[in-house]
Amino acid sequence: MSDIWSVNDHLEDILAAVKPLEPIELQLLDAHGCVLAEDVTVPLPLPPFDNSSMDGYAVRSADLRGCDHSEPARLVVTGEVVAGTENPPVVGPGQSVRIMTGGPVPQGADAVVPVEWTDGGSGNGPAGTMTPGSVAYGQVQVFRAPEAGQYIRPRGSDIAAGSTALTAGTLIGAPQVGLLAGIGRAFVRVRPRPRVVVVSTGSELVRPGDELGPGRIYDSNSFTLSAAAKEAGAVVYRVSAVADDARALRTVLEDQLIRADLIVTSGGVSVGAHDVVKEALSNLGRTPGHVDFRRVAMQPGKPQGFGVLGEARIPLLALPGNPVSSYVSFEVFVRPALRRMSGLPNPFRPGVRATLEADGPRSSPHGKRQFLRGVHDSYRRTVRPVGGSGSHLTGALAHADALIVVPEHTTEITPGDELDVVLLDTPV
Ligand SMILES: Nc1nc2c(c(=O)[nH]1)N[C@H]1C(S)=C(S)[C@@H](COP(=O)(O)OP(=O)(O)OC[C@H]3O[C@@H](n4cnc5c(N)ncnc54)[C@H](O)[C@@H]3O)O[C@H]1N2
Ligand code: MOO
Repeated sequence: MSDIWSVNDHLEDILAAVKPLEPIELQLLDAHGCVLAEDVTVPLPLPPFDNSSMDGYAVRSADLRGCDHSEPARLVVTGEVVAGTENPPVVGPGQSVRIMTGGPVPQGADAVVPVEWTDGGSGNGPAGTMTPGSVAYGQVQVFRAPEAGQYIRPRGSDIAAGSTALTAGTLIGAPQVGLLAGIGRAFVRVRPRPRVVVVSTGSELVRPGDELGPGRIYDSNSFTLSAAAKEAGAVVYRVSAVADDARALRTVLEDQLIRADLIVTSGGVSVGAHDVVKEALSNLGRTPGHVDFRRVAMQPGKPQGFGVLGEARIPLLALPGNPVSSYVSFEVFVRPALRRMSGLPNPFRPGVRATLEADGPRSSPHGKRQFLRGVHDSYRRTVRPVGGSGSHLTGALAHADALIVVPEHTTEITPGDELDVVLLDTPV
């Protein structure tokens, strides 16, 4: 093995090798969760025409100046406009047109009075609502005068035609999908979700649901890593656990290259006699590529492999088998790589500072960056470790929502210390 690598150097090495995926054109809902690969220009103003923000009457504000409850104004109602009306009637002096929210403001009108300011055409006092199915002709009494322009949403007041609605690099969430739909886009150019193949290795591994023989354990890592990759926005292919047989593993990996933008393996990277990933990938034989095995100055997650495989030079990250180590390694190295491939300008999770709450001091290995599992309190800005530092402690990991980062030079942390904290996904 080569010398020890710092977390930052190993991460930089990975990020330098992975590139944003080539953009493709996707249907709007398929693009949800992807990163835009074009600046989107607005082809038409939004809203496309002046329209009413209230159910009421389109009026000429000059006709209503000074009216109130004691001296209501009376207007002739000449028709009705609803959302979708193509040719609204013109509003002349002394006239009004009944209008629904979203209806195009008729020519001649410069304001809308909400129905609550009128008698709704009933001839009685103020109306709480329009009478469903009532006709829109006759007279309406208005008890309150609107300002010119009141309750009208002017054409282009949301977005002007020709402006940039969204820029390349924007992650498309629900509001962005809505905006794109609102300006009439059925397809958009985005970076596709990276396709990740997840392979766990170890002859001891049994698929959950099957019977557990002596000395065997259930394969949890391929499930954790698949779920984490999905949460990172990837399309995931989980492969059944591969036994400790280097030739078989190489065959599986070669077969998987066709559908992978990135491969993640778990286990078999340490210094044992059956460390199959290291054995299979340290010497690739006739398979094109190169994978480097390193010790990284972190805890957990010390043994790591990284390289490229196949003609297409598909990046491969070989993570350690201890369950917490493989998850932490995913968070620290794989997630940023996937986010970079997705085209996000910043592939990292937001970090926060938090005050350590703990029963007493805790030691941290000298020269290694330690990632403790913790529960973060965003209101009090504190973080409390859950469980110990052992990399087999999956019970505690499942109760954590944060990683507490203890710097390389720190050998002890005490309650009250300010530390960097990485906030993890909280499933909904
Ligand atoms: N002599 C040394 N031994 C070890 C060292 C070392 O420096 N010198 N490093 C230790 C560290 S740190 C780690 S991390 C592990 C990494 O080992 P491997 O990547 O080779 O992982 P395995 O040996 O295959 O498995 C380790 C452990 O995790 C369990 N495991 C593996 N895969 C899964 C899975 N898919 N689901 C659930 N659990 C899994 C496996 O049964 C082992 O218990 O090496 C240390 N040893
Ligand atoms: O690095 Mo190992 O990942 O400490 O358990």
